[in-house]
Amino acid sequence: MDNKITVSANHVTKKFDLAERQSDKVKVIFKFWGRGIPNFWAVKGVSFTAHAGETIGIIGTNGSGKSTLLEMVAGLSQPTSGEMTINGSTSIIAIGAGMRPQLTGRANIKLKALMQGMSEKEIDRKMDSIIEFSELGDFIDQPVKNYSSGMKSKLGFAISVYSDADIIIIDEALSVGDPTFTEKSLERTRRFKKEGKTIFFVTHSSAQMRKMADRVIWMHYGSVRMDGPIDEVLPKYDHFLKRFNQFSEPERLAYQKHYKNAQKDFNLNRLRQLEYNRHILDGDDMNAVTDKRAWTHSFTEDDEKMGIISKIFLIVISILTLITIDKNILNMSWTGVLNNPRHLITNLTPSKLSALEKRHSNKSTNDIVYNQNKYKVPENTSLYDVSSEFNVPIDKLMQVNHKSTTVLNPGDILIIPIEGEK
Ligand SMILES: Nc1ncnc2c1ncn2[C@@H]1O[C@H](COP(=O)(O)OP(=O)(O)OP(=O)(O)O)[C@@H](O)[C@H]1O
Repeated sequence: MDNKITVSANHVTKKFDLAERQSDKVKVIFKFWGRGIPNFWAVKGVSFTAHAGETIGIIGTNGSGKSTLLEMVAGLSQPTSGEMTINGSTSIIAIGAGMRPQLTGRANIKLKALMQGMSEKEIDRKMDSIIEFSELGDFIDQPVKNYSSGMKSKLGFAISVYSDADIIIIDEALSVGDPTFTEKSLERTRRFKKEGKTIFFVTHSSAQMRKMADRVIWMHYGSVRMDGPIDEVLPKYDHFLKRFNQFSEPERLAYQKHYKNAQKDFNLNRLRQLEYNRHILDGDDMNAVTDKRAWTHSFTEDDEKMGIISKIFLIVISILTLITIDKNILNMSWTGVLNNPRHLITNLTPSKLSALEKRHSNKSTNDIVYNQNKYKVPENTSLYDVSSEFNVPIDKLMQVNHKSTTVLNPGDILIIPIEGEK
């Protein structure tokens, strides 16, 4: 192992928004309205460094954040806060990662190799060796959607073997193959290590972990519980698993609930305080932190680092885009938009859009003859809601009710034109 640092993670976090409804997802984009939507911190301030020639095993129970962390190492997703510095090219092997199910194995090899920066010529030169390594034979010309998970893993591994990346991430890809292929892949991985590549290795098999890793990071509900030599960490983890597996079902559920709730309640101020206390306990002089701005920045969400001017600019552009869509696609009037801005978002829910689209594509308003029905407007209902509910075009509703806006008052009586005989 040489001393070159290939990956450096500094207080890295990853937050997921648990928005369920489409309108909530849009709100999340605009922080001001999205505040009530629950968050889940899958990674809660992870720091480590990895060196060239090092094989690091990542262990932890299901949902502890291993894949989320490694996706950030691979550059497939960005941290919410903190810094992930990658020194070199990366290749991730996870079952089906980055593969297009509709394409054949051969086309996927080409696609992934191109994405990893190989030239067409290089791919043509390596294609036969990759196929041979994958052991997929004639299946290489079948769509990947027809592959078993073991076959997908073989294909992913074969592509990575020839990609020559500096940092290789193997996320449970060797748990599903047959033993001979697994042994061949482990052997190849050991060779990568000798060549000075950094390898991150996730497996639930302690035997594989012992064979491969020199160091282990134990992830526990989003945090690093231990990081050290395999002989120190693995026995502690095995002990934990033994205890955990002896829990009764209610005990296990209560344990998981406790930690999952902590992941929901987590926030960056708390992380900053924890890190501050840890430094003080370590005897560090925090007054000596010269770059206080950088320290604060590492506990600030990336999108909050954006200046206020940029934020206002982004919001104005987004609102103008929504207004343009509403005016042009949904034929809302300016007064309609200004009187009820809520519709900027709620009108764009898929059900409303598809109802409108269907109506636009099927018939022109003038082809239909209507009977009339009366309808008492409940609370929080707009003309758009009535339009969707009764499947009557907005402009027809406006026309028969002599309305110039989409805003309705609760208790109003509306005339609903119901499609009738011609
Ligand atoms: N897009 C997402 N939205 C919301 N929550 C997510 C999302 N992706 C992952 N999570 C949650 O983050 C947590 C960590 O997931 P992750 O897949 O990283 O765990 P893991 O340790 O790799 O688990 P496993 O061993 O089962 O593969 C889980 O609780 C998961 O439900």
